[in-house]
Amino acid sequence: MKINGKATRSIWLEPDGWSVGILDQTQLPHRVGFLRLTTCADAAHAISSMQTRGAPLIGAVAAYGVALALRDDASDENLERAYALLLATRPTAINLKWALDEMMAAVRNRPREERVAVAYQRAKEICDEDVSINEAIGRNGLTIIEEIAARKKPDERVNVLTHCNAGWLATVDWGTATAPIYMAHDKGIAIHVWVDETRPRNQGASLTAFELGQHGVPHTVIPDNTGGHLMQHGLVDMAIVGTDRVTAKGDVCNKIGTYLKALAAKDNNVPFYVALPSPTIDFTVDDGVAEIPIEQRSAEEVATITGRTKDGRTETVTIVPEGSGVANYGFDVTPARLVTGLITERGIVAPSRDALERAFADHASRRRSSEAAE
Ligand SMILES: CSC[C@@H](O)[C@@H](O)C(=O)COP(=O)(O)O
Repeated sequence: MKINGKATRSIWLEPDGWSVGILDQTQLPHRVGFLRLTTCADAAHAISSMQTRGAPLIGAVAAYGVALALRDDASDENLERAYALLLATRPTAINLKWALDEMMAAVRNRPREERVAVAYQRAKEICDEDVSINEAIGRNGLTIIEEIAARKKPDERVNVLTHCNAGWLATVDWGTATAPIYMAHDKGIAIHVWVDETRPRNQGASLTAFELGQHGVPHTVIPDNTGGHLMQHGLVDMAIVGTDRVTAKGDVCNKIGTYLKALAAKDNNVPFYVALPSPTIDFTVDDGVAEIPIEQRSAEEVATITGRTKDGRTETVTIVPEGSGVANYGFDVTPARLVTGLITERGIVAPSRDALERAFADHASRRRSSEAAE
């Protein structure tokens, strides 16, 4: 998608042909900053510090992290070390493990002298596949928006609520939840997005609002606790969120607060859709609430807030009394029963074991047999 009118992906190979460029998302929306990753440790740090983030994108960065590690040392020992270092960066999004397993499968049985080239090739494919998957998600999700638009009066717009950032900044391009929105907007459908600010890190307010604004999509940032009120007043036609992991029976893990929006949507008969690429499905996990590891991040993210001062400086201030306890759960799980449909690259899939198995039988058997081999 575009930044200041220039087509940009969230990750790229630098002109030197080996180092990896990413946007420094901790500087958005006030500054468009770039980072050059030259080692596996750089990639791991970028993921754990959330300079780069979003389930598909951390998988892509980790894939290049393996390539960078092998460039330094293509031994089995270093490959294992890189895998372990990158896997430990963040626990919840399964795309990270998926991408690392893909890299392992690609290079493990290759001679050392071939490993670097093979790793760069597979990392590039993972990025390109992400883009084409998201385009397909966009096309499939667009049909839902078109159906809603067809029921609207000529002066009415389609109101979509989203949480966190499942936009192009969270993927290589297009985004998952945002792909149908961008396509609807590009087609001339009057669409407006309610953007949950998404405390504590404000991915909605700082990233989703930024990218929608850059693409000219009308949007309004709302405090996280506003969605229920909007739904009660008929101001939300549908919700679309992304996800970090979908279980075999269709439970959806996503940014903390997603569950509350799904509950409010159910109570108000607002369709609640989840957009995801197939690498986000974890067929080895069944009950999302019981089984998905939920990342807990630092208290500081909750106790402070960072923003731009009137004179253009970035400043972080404390908003919690000294001595108060703080909890920072990064994600929650929305049970399948609250989800209207899963927007995937293979169509709209019901959030159920049968439907997921039918749509992704190839993935299901592959994931289970690789898990059994471990
Ligand atoms: C297409 S991105 C899907 C999810 O990764 C996204 O909704 C989300 O929760 C991101 O969380 P983050 O903690 O910013 O990495």
